[in-house]
Amino acid sequence: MSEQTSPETAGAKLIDGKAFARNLREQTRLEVTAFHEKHAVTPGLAVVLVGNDPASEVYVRNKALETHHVGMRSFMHMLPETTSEASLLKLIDRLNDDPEIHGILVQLPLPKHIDPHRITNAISPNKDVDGLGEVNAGRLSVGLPGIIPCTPLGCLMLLKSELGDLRGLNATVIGASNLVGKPMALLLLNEGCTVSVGHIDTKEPAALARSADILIVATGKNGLVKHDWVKPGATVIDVGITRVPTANGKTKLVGDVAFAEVAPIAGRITPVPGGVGPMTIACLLRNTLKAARMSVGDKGCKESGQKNWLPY
Ligand SMILES: Nc1nc2c(c(=O)[nH]1)N[C@@H](CN(C=O)c1ccc(C(=O)N[C@@H](CCC(=O)O)C(=O)O)cc1)CN2
Repeated sequence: MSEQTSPETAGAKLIDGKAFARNLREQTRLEVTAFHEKHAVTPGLAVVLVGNDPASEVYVRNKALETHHVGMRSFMHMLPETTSEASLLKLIDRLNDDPEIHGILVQLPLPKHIDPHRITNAISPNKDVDGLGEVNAGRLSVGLPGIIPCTPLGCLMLLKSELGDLRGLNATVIGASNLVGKPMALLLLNEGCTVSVGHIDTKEPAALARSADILIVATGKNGLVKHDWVKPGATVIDVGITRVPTANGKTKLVGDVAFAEVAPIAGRITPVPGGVGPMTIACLLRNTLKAARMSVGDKGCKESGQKNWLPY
Protein backbone atom coordinates (compact mmCIF):
# COMPACT_ATOMS: atom_id res chain seq x y z
CA MET A 1 0.00 0.00 0.00
CA SER A 2 1.42 3.42 -0.92
CA GLU A 3 2.11 6.05 1.74
CA GLN A 4 -0.82 8.46 1.62
CA THR A 5 -1.40 11.66 3.53
CA SER A 6 -3.70 14.60 2.80
CA PRO A 7 -4.00 18.17 4.07
CA GLU A 8 -6.52 17.01 6.70
CA THR A 9 -4.36 14.15 8.00
CA ALA A 10 -1.23 16.38 8.28
CA GLY A 11 1.35 13.80 9.46
CA ALA A 12 -0.79 10.68 9.76
CA LYS A 13 -0.73 8.04 7.08
CA LEU A 14 -4.18 7.25 5.75
CA ILE A 15 -4.92 3.50 5.78
CA ASP A 16 -6.76 2.81 2.54
CA GLY A 17 -9.19 0.01 3.40
CA LYS A 18 -10.98 0.41 0.09
CA ALA A 19 -7.82 -0.40 -1.90
CA PHE A 20 -6.88 -3.23 0.48
CA ALA A 21 -10.38 -4.73 0.14
CA ARG A 22 -10.17 -4.50 -3.67
CA ASN A 23 -6.90 -6.50 -3.65
CA LEU A 24 -8.35 -9.00 -1.21
CA ARG A 25 -11.43 -9.56 -3.40
CA GLU A 26 -9.22 -10.09 -6.46
CA GLN A 27 -7.10 -12.60 -4.54
CA THR A 28 -10.30 -14.36 -3.45
CA ARG A 29 -11.59 -14.43 -7.04
CA LEU A 30 -8.38 -16.18 -8.19
CA GLU A 31 -8.61 -18.69 -5.34
CA VAL A 32 -12.30 -19.39 -6.07
CA THR A 33 -11.37 -20.20 -9.69
CA ALA A 34 -8.56 -22.54 -8.56
CA PHE A 35 -10.87 -24.17 -6.00
CA HIS A 36 -13.54 -24.75 -8.64
CA GLU A 37 -11.01 -26.27 -11.05
CA LYS A 38 -9.81 -28.65 -8.37
CA HIS A 39 -13.10 -29.72 -6.78
CA ALA A 40 -15.85 -28.76 -9.30
CA VAL A 41 -17.55 -26.95 -6.42
CA THR A 42 -18.71 -23.31 -6.51
CA PRO A 43 -18.83 -21.72 -3.04
CA GLY A 44 -22.36 -20.58 -2.16
CA LEU A 45 -23.37 -17.88 0.34
CA ALA A 46 -26.90 -17.49 1.74
CA VAL A 47 -27.76 -14.05 3.16
CA VAL A 48 -30.96 -13.57 5.16
CA LEU A 49 -32.48 -10.14 5.79
CA VAL A 50 -35.53 -9.72 8.04
CA GLY A 51 -37.35 -6.39 7.67
CA ASN A 52 -36.70 -3.20 5.71
CA ASP A 53 -33.88 -1.34 7.47
CA PRO A 54 -32.52 0.83 4.60
CA ALA A 55 -28.83 0.51 5.57
CA SER A 56 -29.15 -3.28 5.93
CA GLU A 57 -30.83 -3.48 2.51
CA VAL A 58 -27.80 -1.73 0.97
CA TYR A 59 -25.35 -4.00 2.79
CA VAL A 60 -27.06 -7.25 1.72
CA ARG A 61 -27.37 -6.03 -1.88
CA ASN A 62 -23.64 -5.28 -1.89
CA LYS A 63 -22.92 -8.68 -0.36
CA ALA A 64 -24.80 -10.39 -3.22
CA LEU A 65 -23.04 -8.27 -5.88
CA GLU A 66 -19.57 -8.90 -4.49
CA THR A 67 -20.29 -12.62 -4.05
CA HIS A 68 -21.03 -12.82 -7.80
CA HIS A 69 -17.95 -10.75 -8.66
CA VAL A 70 -15.60 -13.28 -7.08
CA GLY A 71 -17.31 -16.21 -8.83
CA MET A 72 -19.41 -17.53 -5.94
CA ARG A 73 -23.15 -18.22 -5.85
CA SER A 74 -25.44 -15.94 -3.87
CA PHE A 75 -28.75 -16.99 -2.31
CA MET A 76 -30.80 -14.09 -0.96
CA HIS A 77 -33.71 -14.45 1.46
CA MET A 78 -35.57 -11.17 2.04
CA LEU A 79 -38.18 -11.77 4.76
CA PRO A 80 -40.87 -9.43 6.11
CA GLU A 81 -40.45 -7.61 9.44
CA THR A 82 -43.25 -9.79 10.89
CA THR A 83 -41.32 -13.05 10.34
CA SER A 84 -41.47 -15.17 13.50
CA GLU A 85 -38.38 -16.51 15.23
CA ALA A 86 -39.69 -20.07 14.65
CA SER A 87 -39.95 -19.64 10.88
CA LEU A 88 -36.51 -18.02 10.71
CA LEU A 89 -35.07 -21.00 12.61
CA LYS A 90 -36.81 -23.34 10.15
CA LEU A 91 -35.18 -21.52 7.20
CA ILE A 92 -31.76 -21.79 8.88
CA ASP A 93 -32.29 -25.55 9.34
CA ARG A 94 -32.99 -25.86 5.61
CA LEU A 95 -29.90 -23.84 4.71
CA ASN A 96 -27.78 -25.91 7.13
CA ASP A 97 -28.84 -29.06 5.23
CA ASP A 98 -28.36 -27.62 1.71
CA PRO A 99 -25.08 -28.91 0.17
CA GLU A 100 -24.96 -26.01 -2.33
CA ILE A 101 -24.69 -23.53 0.52
CA HIS A 102 -21.33 -23.23 2.29
CA GLY A 103 -21.91 -20.01 4.21
CA ILE A 104 -24.98 -18.59 6.00
CA LEU A 105 -25.30 -15.03 7.30
CA VAL A 106 -28.28 -13.40 9.00
CA GLN A 107 -28.01 -9.62 8.67
CA LEU A 108 -27.99 -7.69 11.96
CA PRO A 109 -29.74 -5.97 13.61
CA LEU A 110 -32.80 -8.24 13.74
CA PRO A 111 -36.29 -7.00 14.66
CA LYS A 112 -36.81 -6.77 18.44
CA HIS A 113 -39.05 -9.87 18.68
CA ILE A 114 -36.23 -12.14 17.45
CA ASP A 115 -33.37 -13.20 19.75
CA PRO A 116 -30.13 -12.65 17.76
CA HIS A 117 -28.18 -15.07 19.94
CA ARG A 118 -30.63 -17.94 19.30
CA ILE A 119 -30.50 -17.23 15.56
CA THR A 120 -26.73 -16.92 15.09
CA ASN A 121 -26.24 -20.00 17.24
CA ALA A 122 -28.63 -22.07 15.08
CA ILE A 123 -26.28 -21.76 12.10
CA SER A 124 -24.09 -24.83 11.67
CA PRO A 125 -20.57 -23.88 12.95
CA ASN A 126 -19.02 -24.93 9.61
CA LYS A 127 -21.33 -22.52 7.73
CA ASP A 128 -21.20 -19.72 10.30
CA VAL A 129 -19.34 -17.22 8.06
CA ASP A 130 -20.07 -14.39 10.53
CA GLY A 131 -18.22 -16.37 13.22
CA LEU A 132 -20.79 -15.30 15.82
CA GLY A 133 -22.06 -18.70 17.03
CA GLU A 134 -20.85 -20.19 20.32
CA VAL A 135 -18.55 -22.73 18.66
CA ASN A 136 -16.56 -20.22 16.60
CA ALA A 137 -16.62 -17.59 19.36
CA GLY A 138 -15.39 -20.24 21.83
CA ARG A 139 -12.63 -21.38 19.47
CA LEU A 140 -11.42 -17.80 19.12
CA SER A 141 -11.45 -17.35 22.89
CA VAL A 142 -9.15 -20.36 23.44
CA GLY A 143 -6.92 -19.51 20.45
CA LEU A 144 -8.04 -22.39 18.19
CA PRO A 145 -8.60 -21.94 14.44
CA GLY A 146 -12.19 -21.21 13.44
CA ILE A 147 -14.25 -18.68 11.52
CA ILE A 148 -13.55 -15.14 12.68
CA PRO A 149 -16.13 -12.30 12.59
CA CYS A 150 -15.65 -10.26 9.41
CA THR A 151 -15.10 -6.71 10.73
CA PRO A 152 -12.50 -7.64 13.39
CA LEU A 153 -10.78 -9.88 10.83
CA GLY A 154 -10.65 -6.93 8.41
CA CYS A 155 -9.19 -4.66 11.13
CA LEU A 156 -6.53 -7.26 11.96
CA MET A 157 -5.55 -7.61 8.29
CA LEU A 158 -5.13 -3.83 8.00
CA LEU A 159 -3.10 -3.70 11.23
CA LYS A 160 -0.79 -6.56 10.23
CA SER A 161 -0.20 -5.15 6.78
CA GLU A 162 0.65 -1.74 8.30
CA LEU A 163 2.58 -2.75 11.42
CA GLY A 164 3.74 -6.35 10.81
CA ASP A 165 4.28 -8.19 14.10
CA LEU A 166 1.92 -6.82 16.77
CA ARG A 167 3.52 -8.64 19.70
CA GLY A 168 4.10 -6.49 22.77
CA LEU A 169 2.06 -3.52 21.56
CA ASN A 170 -0.54 -1.91 23.84
CA ALA A 171 -3.97 -2.14 22.22
CA THR A 172 -7.17 -0.55 23.47
CA VAL A 173 -10.56 -1.54 22.07
CA ILE A 174 -13.35 0.95 22.82
CA GLY A 175 -16.67 -0.94 22.56
CA ALA A 176 -17.42 -4.47 23.76
CA SER A 177 -20.06 -5.80 21.33
CA ASN A 178 -20.18 -9.47 20.33
CA LEU A 179 -19.95 -8.39 16.67
CA VAL A 180 -16.76 -6.29 16.91
CA GLY A 181 -15.29 -5.31 20.29
CA LYS A 182 -15.03 -8.69 22.05
CA PRO A 183 -13.68 -10.71 19.08
CA MET A 184 -11.31 -7.82 18.23
CA ALA A 185 -9.87 -7.88 21.75
CA LEU A 186 -9.38 -11.67 21.58
CA LEU A 187 -7.70 -11.49 18.16
CA LEU A 188 -5.26 -8.85 19.43
CA LEU A 189 -4.60 -10.90 22.56
CA ASN A 190 -3.87 -13.94 20.38
CA GLU A 191 -1.41 -11.75 18.41
CA GLY A 192 0.52 -10.99 21.62
CA CYS A 193 -0.81 -7.48 22.32
CA THR A 194 -1.49 -6.20 25.83
CA VAL A 195 -5.20 -5.53 25.49
CA SER A 196 -7.57 -3.19 27.35
CA VAL A 197 -11.28 -2.95 26.62
CA GLY A 198 -13.28 0.21 27.32
CA HIS A 199 -17.08 0.07 27.44
CA ILE A 200 -20.11 2.02 28.55
CA ASP A 201 -19.21 1.72 32.28
CA THR A 202 -15.50 2.49 31.92
CA LYS A 203 -14.64 5.39 34.26
CA GLU A 204 -11.86 7.09 32.28
CA PRO A 205 -12.05 5.92 28.68
CA ALA A 206 -9.84 8.78 27.39
CA ALA A 207 -6.96 7.75 29.65
CA LEU A 208 -7.37 4.09 28.62
CA ALA A 209 -7.37 5.09 24.95
CA ARG A 210 -4.31 7.33 25.41
CA SER A 211 -2.24 4.38 26.67
CA ALA A 212 -2.62 2.57 23.35
CA ASP A 213 -0.22 2.04 20.46
CA ILE A 214 -3.23 0.59 18.63
CA LEU A 215 -6.65 2.17 19.24
CA ILE A 216 -9.74 0.45 17.83
CA VAL A 217 -13.03 2.31 18.24
CA ALA A 218 -16.36 0.55 17.70
CA THR A 219 -19.08 2.31 19.68
CA GLY A 220 -21.49 3.82 17.13
CA LYS A 221 -21.12 7.24 18.85
CA ASN A 222 -19.93 9.59 16.16
CA GLY A 223 -17.00 11.86 17.02
CA LEU A 224 -16.53 10.27 20.49
CA VAL A 225 -12.74 10.03 20.27
CA LYS A 226 -11.11 13.47 20.45
CA HIS A 227 -7.47 14.53 20.09
CA ASP A 228 -6.76 14.07 23.82
CA TRP A 229 -7.78 10.38 23.60
CA VAL A 230 -4.88 9.55 21.28
CA LYS A 231 -1.19 8.91 21.99
CA PRO A 232 1.02 10.69 19.42
CA GLY A 233 1.97 8.27 16.64
CA ALA A 234 -0.69 5.68 17.54
CA THR A 235 -2.50 3.63 14.89
CA VAL A 236 -6.21 4.48 15.01
CA ILE A 237 -8.83 2.14 13.51
CA ASP A 238 -12.30 3.65 13.31
CA VAL A 239 -15.07 1.04 12.99
CA GLY A 240 -18.00 3.42 13.51
CA ILE A 241 -20.28 4.41 10.63
CA THR A 242 -23.03 6.97 11.27
CA ARG A 243 -25.00 8.88 8.63
CA VAL A 244 -25.42 12.55 9.66
CA PRO A 245 -27.18 15.47 7.95
CA THR A 246 -25.05 18.18 6.31
CA ALA A 247 -25.69 21.93 5.95
CA ASN A 248 -26.81 21.53 2.31
CA GLY A 249 -29.62 19.16 3.26
CA LYS A 250 -27.76 15.99 2.23
CA THR A 251 -26.14 13.36 4.48
CA LYS A 252 -22.60 12.10 4.95
CA LEU A 253 -20.94 9.18 6.74
CA VAL A 254 -18.81 9.84 9.81
CA GLY A 255 -16.92 7.61 12.22
CA ASP A 256 -16.52 7.34 16.00
CA VAL A 257 -13.26 9.31 15.76
CA ALA A 258 -13.23 13.12 15.35
CA PHE A 259 -11.06 12.72 12.27
CA ALA A 260 -9.95 16.34 11.68
CA GLU A 261 -8.51 16.73 15.19
CA VAL A 262 -7.15 13.19 15.64
CA ALA A 263 -5.46 12.71 12.24
CA PRO A 264 -2.66 15.26 12.91
CA ILE A 265 -1.71 13.38 16.11
CA ALA A 266 -2.07 9.76 14.97
CA GLY A 267 0.68 7.89 13.12
CA ARG A 268 -1.82 6.03 10.98
CA ILE A 269 -5.59 6.31 10.72
CA THR A 270 -8.49 4.74 8.83
CA PRO A 271 -10.96 7.14 7.19
CA VAL A 272 -14.77 6.80 7.21
CA PRO A 273 -15.90 5.98 4.60
CA GLY A 274 -13.21 3.94 2.84
CA GLY A 275 -11.46 2.43 5.88
CA VAL A 276 -12.77 -0.59 7.77
CA GLY A 277 -16.22 -0.74 6.10
CA PRO A 278 -15.14 -2.22 2.75
CA MET A 279 -13.06 -4.86 4.58
CA THR A 280 -16.20 -6.34 6.17
CA ILE A 281 -17.63 -7.73 2.93
CA ALA A 282 -14.20 -8.66 1.53
CA CYS A 283 -13.63 -10.76 4.68
CA LEU A 284 -17.10 -12.30 4.41
CA LEU A 285 -16.06 -13.63 0.98
CA ARG A 286 -12.83 -15.03 2.48
CA ASN A 287 -14.82 -16.75 5.22
CA THR A 288 -17.20 -18.23 2.63
CA LEU A 289 -14.28 -19.62 0.63
CA LYS A 290 -12.82 -21.01 3.86
CA ALA A 291 -16.16 -22.70 4.69
CA ALA A 292 -16.33 -24.19 1.18
CA ARG A 293 -12.76 -25.50 1.60
CA MET A 294 -13.66 -27.06 4.95
CA SER A 295 -16.66 -28.79 3.33
CA VAL A 296 -14.35 -30.74 0.98
CA GLY A 297 -11.45 -31.14 3.44
CA ASP A 298 -9.21 -28.77 1.41
CA LYS A 299 -6.67 -26.89 3.52
CA GLY A 300 -6.16 -24.43 0.63
CA CYS A 301 -3.50 -21.80 1.13
CA LYS A 302 -0.19 -22.84 -0.43
CA GLU A 303 -1.21 -24.35 -3.76
CA SER A 304 -3.77 -21.61 -4.35
CA GLY A 305 -1.02 -19.01 -4.00
CA GLN A 306 -2.35 -17.47 -0.80
CA LYS A 307 -0.43 -14.28 -0.14
CA ASN A 308 1.54 -13.82 3.06
CA TRP A 309 -0.40 -10.63 3.87
CA LEU A 310 -3.42 -12.81 4.54
CA PRO A 311 -3.13 -13.89 8.16
CA TYR A 312 -6.15 -16.23 7.84
N1 LIG B 1 -24.60 -10.33 10.22
C1 LIG B 1 -23.91 -9.18 10.20
N2 LIG B 1 -24.59 -8.01 10.33
C2 LIG B 1 -23.87 -6.86 10.33
C3 LIG B 1 -22.47 -6.85 10.11
C4 LIG B 1 -21.82 -8.10 9.98
O1 LIG B 1 -20.56 -8.18 9.86
N3 LIG B 1 -22.58 -9.23 10.01
N4 LIG B 1 -21.78 -5.64 9.99
C5 LIG B 1 -22.49 -4.39 9.90
C6 LIG B 1 -22.90 -3.93 8.53
N5 LIG B 1 -22.07 -4.35 7.38
C7 LIG B 1 -22.21 -5.61 6.94
O2 LIG B 1 -23.11 -6.32 7.20
C8 LIG B 1 -21.30 -3.40 6.63
C9 LIG B 1 -21.03 -2.14 7.10
C10 LIG B 1 -20.33 -1.21 6.31
C11 LIG B 1 -19.88 -1.55 5.06
C12 LIG B 1 -19.18 -0.57 4.16
O3 LIG B 1 -18.69 -0.94 3.12
N6 LIG B 1 -19.14 0.72 4.52
C13 LIG B 1 -18.61 1.76 3.65
C14 LIG B 1 -19.65 2.83 3.42
C15 LIG B 1 -20.90 2.27 2.74
C16 LIG B 1 -21.94 3.36 2.50
O4 LIG B 1 -21.70 4.20 1.66
O5 LIG B 1 -23.00 3.30 3.17
C17 LIG B 1 -17.40 2.40 4.29
O6 LIG B 1 -17.30 2.45 5.52
O7 LIG B 1 -16.56 2.90 3.53
C18 LIG B 1 -20.12 -2.82 4.60
C19 LIG B 1 -20.82 -3.73 5.38
C20 LIG B 1 -23.79 -4.45 10.71
N7 LIG B 1 -24.52 -5.66 10.48
